[in-house]
Amino acid sequence: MDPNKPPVKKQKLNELGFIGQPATEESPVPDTTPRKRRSGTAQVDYTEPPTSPTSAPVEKSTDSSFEVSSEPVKQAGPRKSAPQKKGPASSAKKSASKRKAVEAPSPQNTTLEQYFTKKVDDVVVAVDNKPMDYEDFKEVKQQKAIQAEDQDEEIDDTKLGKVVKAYLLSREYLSKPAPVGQPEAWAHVRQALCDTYKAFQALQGGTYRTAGKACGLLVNTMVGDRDYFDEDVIITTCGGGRSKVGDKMIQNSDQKPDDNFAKCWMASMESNTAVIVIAGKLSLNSSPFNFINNLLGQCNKISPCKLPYAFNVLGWYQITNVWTELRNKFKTWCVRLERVNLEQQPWYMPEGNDYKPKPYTTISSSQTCTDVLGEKGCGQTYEAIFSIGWLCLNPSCKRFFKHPNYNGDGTLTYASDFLEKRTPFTGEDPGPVVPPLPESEDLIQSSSWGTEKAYLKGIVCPRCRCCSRRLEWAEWACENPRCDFTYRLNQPVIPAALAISDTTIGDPANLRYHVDDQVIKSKPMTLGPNYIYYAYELPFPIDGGGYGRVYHIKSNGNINKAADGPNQMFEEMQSEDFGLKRNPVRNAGKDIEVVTRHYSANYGAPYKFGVLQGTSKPFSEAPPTTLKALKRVQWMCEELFKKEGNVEDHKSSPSQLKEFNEVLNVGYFETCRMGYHDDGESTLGPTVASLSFGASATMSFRPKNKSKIPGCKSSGKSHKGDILRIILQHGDIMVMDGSDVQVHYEHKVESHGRLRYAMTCRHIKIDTIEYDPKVLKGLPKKEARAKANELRETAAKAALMPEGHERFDYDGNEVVPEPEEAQDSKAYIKHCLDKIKARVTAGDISKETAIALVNEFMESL
Ligand SMILES: O=C(O)CCC(=O)C(=O)O
Repeated sequence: MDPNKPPVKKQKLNELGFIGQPATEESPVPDTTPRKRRSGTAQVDYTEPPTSPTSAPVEKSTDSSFEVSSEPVKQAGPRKSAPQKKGPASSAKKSASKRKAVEAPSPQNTTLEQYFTKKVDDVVVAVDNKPMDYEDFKEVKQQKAIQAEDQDEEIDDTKLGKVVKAYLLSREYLSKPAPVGQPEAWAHVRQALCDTYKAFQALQGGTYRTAGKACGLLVNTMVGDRDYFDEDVIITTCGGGRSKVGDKMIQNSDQKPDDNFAKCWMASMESNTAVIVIAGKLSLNSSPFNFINNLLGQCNKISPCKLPYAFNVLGWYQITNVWTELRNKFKTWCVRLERVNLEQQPWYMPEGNDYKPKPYTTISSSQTCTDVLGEKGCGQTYEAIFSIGWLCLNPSCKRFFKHPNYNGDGTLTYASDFLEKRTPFTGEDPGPVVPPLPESEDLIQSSSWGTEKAYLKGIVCPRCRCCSRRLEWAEWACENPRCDFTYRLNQPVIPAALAISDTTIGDPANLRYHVDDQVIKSKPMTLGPNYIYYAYELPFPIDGGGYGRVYHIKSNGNINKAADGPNQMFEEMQSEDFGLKRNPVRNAGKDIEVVTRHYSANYGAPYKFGVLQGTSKPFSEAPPTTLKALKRVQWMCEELFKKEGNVEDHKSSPSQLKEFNEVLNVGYFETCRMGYHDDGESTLGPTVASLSFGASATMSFRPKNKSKIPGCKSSGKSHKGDILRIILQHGDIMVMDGSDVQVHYEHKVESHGRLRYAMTCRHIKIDTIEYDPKVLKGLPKKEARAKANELRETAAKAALMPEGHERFDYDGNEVVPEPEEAQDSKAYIKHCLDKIKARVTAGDISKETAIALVNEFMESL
């Protein structure tokens, strides 16, 4: 826990008291305390709360297009302001990569070519590290480009040549005027945008559609030749039918009349549904190749002004037209959008222009397709949308897109009437462009815990307007590297009994207890005075062999209730600061970065050193529950292996159960999960064991595709089905024993309630830990070896138990009166059966499914 930070006061709630509990003096106070500003970033004063309307000009740097702008943005209209609390800075820390600036190489003693090549290499490294300063890079690029132009050099297709070409191509974009204002919301990372905007949750593609309607549009860097974008109107394609050809997205197949994208746009138009529109520009955070390719692409050159960020929210638009035209000779669905609020000047109005709302117009240019020169017309009526004159837009009509002055080649422009028409918006008010921050009061009013799916959403930072994901368990932290805003809700401590009974059985299709015929399940066996367990022996390939087991050690009310037991630990850990975080799972540090759907924090010896570099903490900094869990799991596995022997022994290996020296704490909000993975890193011992808290979860095991497990065929294209699914309940321990389990199987965990934790213990073979090769790149061998030794020494120290750890020792001897336990289990069984019954009554599942569920549930007890 951060000693500088007072623990966030949490209200202890009893089961009934929680519901509708009124706010007390201690209750909801969001922490809007700015984090300490770091040196080396632009000195912008974030302490002034935003006050004036959105479009007011803000001071800009000379070339904002290449910078991560940090100006505080003025707000659109009055917003419900969250109560402010002055206090010490939050414990939330930005990742080291956020603080890294790019060191410029000196041009002295190098040729321009060498200097520039080095610069490109730096870009490659720097882009991965989220660079902040591109001034030098721009300068050199410019010099090189001028040189290339002056000497009429042929620009080759090397990396250097590409960058130069990119620069030349992007000059058109760079010469655009700056916008008069700043977006009300923006993002560096696409996932942050998707997490924040319900109406735009598409991690890929330009159109987001749900429930048969288009809800959001990203006008990205790859724009079509006939796309249009001014301060009120956007025209683009509906999506689909395009592929990347060279640097451009080109329509290269006919879209069908009943194209799904077009249907969604049509449905939104017919229902007057407003859509959120975002404009993307090339991103400095993208991979080096994307960076260059984006430059080589069109840099959103149709935008009326330079766009300040990778993703810029433009606001709400209505759909006025959906039609088919010929693009690149292919039938292409297109859409015209118009800003909903035409009264307000848009922030992306080019600087120096006066915004005057255009008058609403009625269309008089429509014509009906009639027979012409013996060619049969379709009788449909369409607006005249091209300057060339009226064209039939019915793709199945013989006269489709035919005009005496147009042969399908050459440019075709939209008619000025079509571009300038303005339409009153008659749909439902889509609400503010910036979704309001959730507030602690809302938690009380809705009896929420703050761990519901809704709280996994991102927020728009009220200081700098950066869309920020809920990356940290305890709070939101602005993802703008130059902003220190954090926001925390006053969440209640949820008693274990409530979290357990909150458990939902889940989707019967994939969350059921299941044991394949090839898995050998033991009868229930006892462990210590209080536990029972089951052993599941997994099948392995006949030729390669292998041996491994999964043990499920079941807790019960007696164990859970005992002093220092799972109930107490569960409640304690809600107030402990574990530093749980969602870490990148794909494209770390890039604008297409995606983070895990669960939160984790590592203690003891560092695990997954390459991935979670620098994020692991020593046991001396671990919260008490982590150490309690470690002792409990260690005791459990020792007892288990006394009875069973561990599987490496079965293979007559001399290895014994190794002391666990690492704990991965994992937190699950509602709908959180850990996808299929193995724990098969070479630095790991053969036994992995986890302790569960709170809501129940299904843990599923499936053979890896490459593994020839007898009786297991690939289901579908790429994956085999689950061979074993166990339901982990509060206090249960799961043990995977044998390295072959990790070689041939992968596992996943899906939580079924609003709040769950797991603590997974492993043995890290410290003498095998290596640095990520990237870190040691370029170092002389001796230095690299010294660094690796240093790393292992640090790891060994991190794995040392802190002084006084003995107080957390566990011996499995809890004593609690019998009748209570019986009552507890009865209540739990009744609760689960009631849930199944409720699902039948609600028509969610059939009676047959319910019977199957009940049988499986009873078997899982
Ligand atoms: O959440 C759990 O129960 C286990 C998590 C897990 O699979 C892991 O840490 O590898």
